[in-house]
Amino acid sequence: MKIAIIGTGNLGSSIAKGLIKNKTFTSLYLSDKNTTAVNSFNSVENVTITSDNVLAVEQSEMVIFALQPKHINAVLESVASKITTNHVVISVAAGVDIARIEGIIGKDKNIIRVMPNTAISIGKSMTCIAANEKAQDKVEMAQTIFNQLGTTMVIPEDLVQAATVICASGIAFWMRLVRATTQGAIQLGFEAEQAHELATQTCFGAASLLLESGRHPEQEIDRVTTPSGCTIEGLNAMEHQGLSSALIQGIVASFEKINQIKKN
Ligand SMILES: NC(=O)C1=CN([C@@H]2O[C@H](COP(=O)(O)OP(=O)(O)OC[C@H]3O[C@@H](n4cnc5c(N)ncnc54)[C@H](O)[C@@H]3O)[C@@H](O)[C@H]2O)C=CC1
Ligand SMILES: O=C(O)[C@@H]1CCC=N1
Repeated sequence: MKIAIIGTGNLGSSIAKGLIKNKTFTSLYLSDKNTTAVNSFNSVENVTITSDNVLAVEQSEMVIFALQPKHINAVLESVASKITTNHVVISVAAGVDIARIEGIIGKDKNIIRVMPNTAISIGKSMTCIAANEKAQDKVEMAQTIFNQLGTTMVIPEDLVQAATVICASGIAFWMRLVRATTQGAIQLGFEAEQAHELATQTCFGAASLLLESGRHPEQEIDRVTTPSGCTIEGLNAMEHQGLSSALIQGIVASFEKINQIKKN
């Protein structure tokens, strides 16, 4: 598949890294007005770095728009005449719905909203996918590509905003939890590097337990909490401080913000 990415900042360059790692393309055009983040891919076979968005569209079958919501309209307008009914247009822009994209390039185009996260650079993204009517038969193709870069879930478009918060912003939420655990470990006497490794590996172990056992988190918690032990003491102290409540409120605040972005 001939792929182009327009906008190679944090997310676009992460997608590029994942595609290159998996050799998931026959040709890859990386287009940005500032190509700094991807210049190092210049020597990779079949990869072209450019600032010419039109060329990138013309040379590809699938075009991934990884632009900020405030830039996507202008860029789509500038390449709209080059987008054919054979192209698969993918947008990862948070808060930008399919109707807005159809309004610029036309309802007769294949448009897929994809919401990955930055773990796509290491093939571990949780990626949600929703397509317009025209692109229903292209969803499997999108899934095939993004399954090589992690795990995918096809969802109705009205859940994409929620998926953005849980999966895309979610990376930052989990990082903050790991960071806080590290700070706790340092306070208990570990060197910073050791504390970081302990927190990260334990987080990895917890996620792996859930994925591999299929059990509910509370079942795993029950297996750790010795009666009158230190785990339940810690858990209850965290809950008295509102741990679960803080997380849920943060998720809802993030969701409200993304719905504001959608209106702008
Ligand atoms: N960073 C993340 O973890 C995630 C971001 N998103 C969404 O992905 C989109 C991109 O986010 P980031 O990569 O974080 O932003 P970013 O600001 O790092 O990257 C955007 C890129 O677009 C480029 N750009 C701007 N105008 C352009 C033009 N006319 N032609 C070509 N390139 C142009 C910029 O130079 C920049 O490199 C946003 O809509 C964001 O909501 C979605 C999921 C996760
Ligand atoms: O913070 C943001 O608005 C974007 C969308 C999800 C991740 N980054």
